[in-house]
Amino acid sequence: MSLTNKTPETKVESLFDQIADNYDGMNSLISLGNHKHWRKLVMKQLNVQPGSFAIDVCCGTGDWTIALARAVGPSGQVIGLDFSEEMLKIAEKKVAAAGLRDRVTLVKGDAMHLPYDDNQFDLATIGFGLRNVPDADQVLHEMTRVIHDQGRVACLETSKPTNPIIKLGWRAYFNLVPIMAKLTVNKYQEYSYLQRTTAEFVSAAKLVEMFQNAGLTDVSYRQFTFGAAAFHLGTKHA
Ligand SMILES: C[S@@+](CC[C@H](N)C(=O)[O-])C[C@H]1O[C@@H](n2cnc3c(N)ncnc32)[C@H](O)[C@@H]1O
Repeated sequence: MSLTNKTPETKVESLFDQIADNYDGMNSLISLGNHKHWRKLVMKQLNVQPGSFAIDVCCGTGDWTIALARAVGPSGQVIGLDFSEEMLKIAEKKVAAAGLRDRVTLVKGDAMHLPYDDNQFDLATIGFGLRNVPDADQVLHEMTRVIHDQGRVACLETSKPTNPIIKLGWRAYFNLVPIMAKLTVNKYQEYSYLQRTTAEFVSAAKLVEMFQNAGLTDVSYRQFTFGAAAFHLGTKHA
């Protein structure tokens, strides 16, 4: 069975347009600064080679796109794709401030239908995006389609702690997220949505199956901060 986010795509797009200005700050607040640490660990594990061609799907304000651009070096290229113009505008500013315009192309597009031919990229990444798309299986198939043989698909996403006590604390904390958003940036509804998609997203074990169903092999994952987030990695063997 396919994992679907029942909120219409146009609603998700306008929601991200509305929160774009506060997104980076809220990310740090909600994850208690942990997302920066997770991103560093992920990049270390990925060991991206200079000269690589990568696509960062659902790139948002560009944190992963920028980290990839640094890793691929001047001989590489990174595409950052997202459907929210406001998120892309912030990404554009951050890419320029980092001096990486020469190796980053930001594209407005739909993760469900990547506008690229088969077998193009060395690496396709998606960070905190998979739980927001209408069909996560389709997006994983699309990411697998556009990487070449031996290419890799990587996903960093919120996950579910398995320890029952940690799970209780995690749920209680996540219930506070919309309230924190109301108090800090006056965006209760938007962060209720993000809290709900986090709670509804699949377990790390189920996401392994979804990677395999998309045609990826050697699928592995590691969890961060007692299972609050998980990093999945798979390889395409054509
Ligand atoms: C939670 S943000 C993650 C942003 C960024 N990857 C990060 O790591 O911070 C999710 C992003 O996915 C984008 N998104 C959601 N559904 C999409 C779709 N179907 N096609 C393209 N982008 C989508 C949203 O616009 C938003 O920028």
